[in-house]
Amino acid sequence: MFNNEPIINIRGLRMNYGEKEVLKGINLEIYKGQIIGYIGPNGAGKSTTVKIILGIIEGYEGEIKIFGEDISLNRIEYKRRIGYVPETAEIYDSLTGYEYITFIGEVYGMELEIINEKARKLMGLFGIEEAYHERISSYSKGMKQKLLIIASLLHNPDILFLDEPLSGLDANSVMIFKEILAELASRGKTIFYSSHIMEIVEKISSRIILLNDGAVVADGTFGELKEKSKEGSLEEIFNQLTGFKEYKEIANEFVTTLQGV
Ligand SMILES: Nc1ncnc2c1ncn2[C@@H]1O[C@H](COP(=O)(O)OP(=O)(O)OP(=O)(O)O)[C@@H](O)[C@H]1O
Repeated sequence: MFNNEPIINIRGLRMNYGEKEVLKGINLEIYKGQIIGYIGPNGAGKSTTVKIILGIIEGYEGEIKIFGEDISLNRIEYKRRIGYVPETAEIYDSLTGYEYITFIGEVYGMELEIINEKARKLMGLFGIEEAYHERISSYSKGMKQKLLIIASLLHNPDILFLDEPLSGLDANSVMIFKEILAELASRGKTIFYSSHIMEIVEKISSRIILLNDGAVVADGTFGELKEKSKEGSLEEIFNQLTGFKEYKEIANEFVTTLQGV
């Protein structure tokens, strides 16, 4: 339905930190309306990829086009059409929800009145409206997460990057948020979803990209991955493709070490 030009096109992406090669030549074409489950072991290079796309990290090799334009040429405009939910936002603790939201909204060039109206309504829908003028330091973990989600979506971005977005959300809020993602995708928004919770990635993603040690080792729908690997769940596929089989031995040795045997 939406599949014509890729909305994100990554060619030969490489990134080194000193001697260490963190991304080893990534090629990806991502299309409008896709919900990408971007998964991989700790240290695989997921955050590095996302931060390069967002323009937070520089010094990469290769080409990245977003909305058809090379991001190294078009530094600011494309960012207005992107939303980002970072993994943590402790730095904003001293602001109130209102101050944080209006700050972000204004960065995206929105009018104060519209920011306020939308933010109040969205906070109401998430059940945290009464905390709008409270300091973020007084928010619970889930309330902070809801505020981050609202701030990332307020300017109605075309691409949304989410890093473990459900952390701290209660079961009811998770259901609402999953539905919001499906609704956004059906309206042509593209979602890049990084998480370690395989059950959820399996359910919400229209396409799963598995990164291992800086390279893409699987890319397809959950059905396609399942077919190829002959495994039942995404967790099992993940374990198989990232070469991890010793979990029982490691757990056993861990507990044995605790007991000083
Ligand atoms: N600023 C940095 N300086 C040096 N090395 C870094 C830096 N940032 C990340 N790395 C290294 O790059 C590799 C990839 O890290 P990255 O944060 O992209 O992994 P990730 O897949 O997001 O992991 P996680 O699932 O744990 O969040 C890791 O080996 C990490 O140590």
